[in-house]
Amino acid sequence: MSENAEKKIRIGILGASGYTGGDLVRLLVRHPFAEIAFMTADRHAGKSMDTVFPHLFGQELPPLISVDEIEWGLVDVDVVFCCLPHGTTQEIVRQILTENETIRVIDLSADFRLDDTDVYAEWYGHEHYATDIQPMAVYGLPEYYRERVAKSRLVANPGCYPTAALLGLLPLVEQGLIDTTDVIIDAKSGVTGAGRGLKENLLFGEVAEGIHPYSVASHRHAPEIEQEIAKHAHGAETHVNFTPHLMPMNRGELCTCYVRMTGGATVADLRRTFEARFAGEPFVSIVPEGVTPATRHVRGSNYCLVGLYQDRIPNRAIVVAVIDNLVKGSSGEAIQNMNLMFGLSELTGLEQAPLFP
Ligand SMILES: NC(=O)C1=CN([C@@H]2O[C@H](COP(=O)(O)OP(=O)(O)OC[C@H]3O[C@@H](n4cnc5c(N)ncnc54)[C@H](OP(=O)(O)O)[C@@H]3O)[C@@H](O)[C@H]2O)C=CC1
Ligand SMILES: CC(=O)N[C@@H](CCC(=O)OP(=O)(O)O)C(=O)O
Repeated sequence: MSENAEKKIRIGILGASGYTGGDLVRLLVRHPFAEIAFMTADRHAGKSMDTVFPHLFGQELPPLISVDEIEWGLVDVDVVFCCLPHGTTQEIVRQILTENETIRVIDLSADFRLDDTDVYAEWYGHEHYATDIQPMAVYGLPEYYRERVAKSRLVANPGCYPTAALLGLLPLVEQGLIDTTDVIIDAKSGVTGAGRGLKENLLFGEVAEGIHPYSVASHRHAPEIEQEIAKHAHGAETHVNFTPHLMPMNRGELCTCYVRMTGGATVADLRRTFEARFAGEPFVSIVPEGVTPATRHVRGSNYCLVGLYQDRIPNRAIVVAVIDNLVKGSSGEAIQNMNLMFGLSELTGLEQAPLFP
């Protein structure tokens, strides 16, 4: 452990009253080197955290304040987690990074994930409000960018679907084992993926006992996944077909990826590649042959499980990756990034086993 680990990391959380903010607090109160200095909310500003999230009873936590109360030049924190809706984060992050020379930011929203701000504008329906800051951002998928994350002042935490899909695909892409123009990602998420704000299509009566696809052929995680695949595809053309589905469950995310193997590769080659690539990874595991990963196998944990199968169609394979959207898909991955940025073991505060069944 480095010398940085000897003192507590002082933390601010923007958007602590949302689902990712709530899970971040749940995990940070057990993190041995974390100290939460302030937390913000919008509608819930002025309340105590155990009013908004009763499961956090008995914790010594600061009250929820409005982000407008914070003077960024004066505030004494080492890192700020931004758990705000996308589109609301860019200007706040610019303010933090320009008014304060030392604070580092981990943004859980999508605001800094796309390197090309024109692509951002195209998919998010408004201009990028901090194009000058964008080049500072490092895409926070620790398994691929840990050295850059460690040095960064601005980490763009990946989307939940991209985390699962990329961990299931990138080892194969970087070894040239699959055709990057022929990738189908059939994705499924629990409803917490959509945030805690009240939305008509998330009412119990409209989600329970059924499933439906949404944002068909138009979900904004498609360009995020393509951006990252392209970075590892050695110049090969890259297209993914990505269709998300809303599942009648609280947490969890499952990506079933259909791929075409190239150059005579077999599923045994794919398995060896995964095993070698993820051998030292604390949070990614390949399930044994014959086992299928399920969202229940990672619930509440920072783990990603990957399963690999030969399709009955020759040269085609199926890769299944599961995560908990609120942990490895957002708050846990954000803490993994914080650990890297402050010289701690990536596992610190994240070793809890999945809750099963
Ligand atoms: N949920 C998930 O699985 C994942 C979410 N993300 C991303 O993380 C971010 C947070 O998501 P999530 O926690 O689910 O969202 P929620 O809707 O649950 O929470 C949003 C938070 O932001 C606050 N807020 C809302 N609008 C404003 C505003 N205009 N100014 C200041 N504060 C505001 C809310 O306060 P209040 O409650 O008081 O209204 C709340 O604390 C989003 O960008 C999301 O896309 C990323 C990966 C996974
Ligand atoms: C079930 C559900 O609605 N999930 C969200 C994804 C959550 C997420 O990662 O979104 P960001 O990229 O905005 O951070 C969605 O599809 O919009």
